[in-house]
Amino acid sequence: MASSEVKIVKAEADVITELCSLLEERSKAAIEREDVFKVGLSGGSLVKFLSEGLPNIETDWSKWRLFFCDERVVPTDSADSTFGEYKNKLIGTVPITEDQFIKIDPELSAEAAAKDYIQKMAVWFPPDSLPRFHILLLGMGPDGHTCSLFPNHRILDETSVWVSPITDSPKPPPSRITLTFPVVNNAECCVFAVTGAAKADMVKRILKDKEESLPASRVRPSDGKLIWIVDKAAASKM
Ligand SMILES: O=C1O[C@H](COP(=O)(O)O)[C@@H](O)[C@H](O)[C@H]1O
Repeated sequence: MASSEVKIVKAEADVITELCSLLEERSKAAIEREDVFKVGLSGGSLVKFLSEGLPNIETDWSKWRLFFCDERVVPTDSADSTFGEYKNKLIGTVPITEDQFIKIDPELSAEAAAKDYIQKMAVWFPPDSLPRFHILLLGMGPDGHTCSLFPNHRILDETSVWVSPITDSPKPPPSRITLTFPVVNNAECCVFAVTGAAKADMVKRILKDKEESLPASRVRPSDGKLIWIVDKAAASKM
């Protein structure tokens, strides 16, 4: 792994500020270099963090392309749809349009949606190599899952595909697609944004006790940067 950093800040608002200033910095660098900024989004608390923080940054929004680290295979108008949440909460607060999101087809089965998403991703990355995102924005559940990579699930060891279906997610809804570890760990930067006392045990197990088998511990970019931004409540058992 190239380098890693843990930032412990006071409160959720500071996590949002840190996360969004990192996005400002990384988007400028990527756009200058490649004229595009390829971001992987997560759902859950990340939707709130980004919807609150991104309106405060300066960037060339037209160059952003927004992919999904994972997505629930449900209709877009369902409260469980991660894209649906970004559509309701982010579009309109910053000048990005729906066609800048690379979305799953929720009409398909999880298996077909994963295959279809691989094809949609492939358009944006050079051929014959693993996709290399500029940044992946990651959340972590209290059980240590990230993306839709859950503890002890067989897809943790999936290396043959960029995107895997999962139809037995222990967290509802059961039907999802997720990036697999080879793609996650090929990113230029992976950043976790984690808040709240409910995650304190897991933050300790990963960052202090250095338990290696948990999904979030297995995020180790091979040639990139790993950043954890954690508020005091989540870091309270460190
Ligand atoms: O189900 C999911 O959970 C994780 C963690 O969510 P959080 O609300 O605890 O931050 C999220 O990162 C993932 O994208 C989502 O599908």
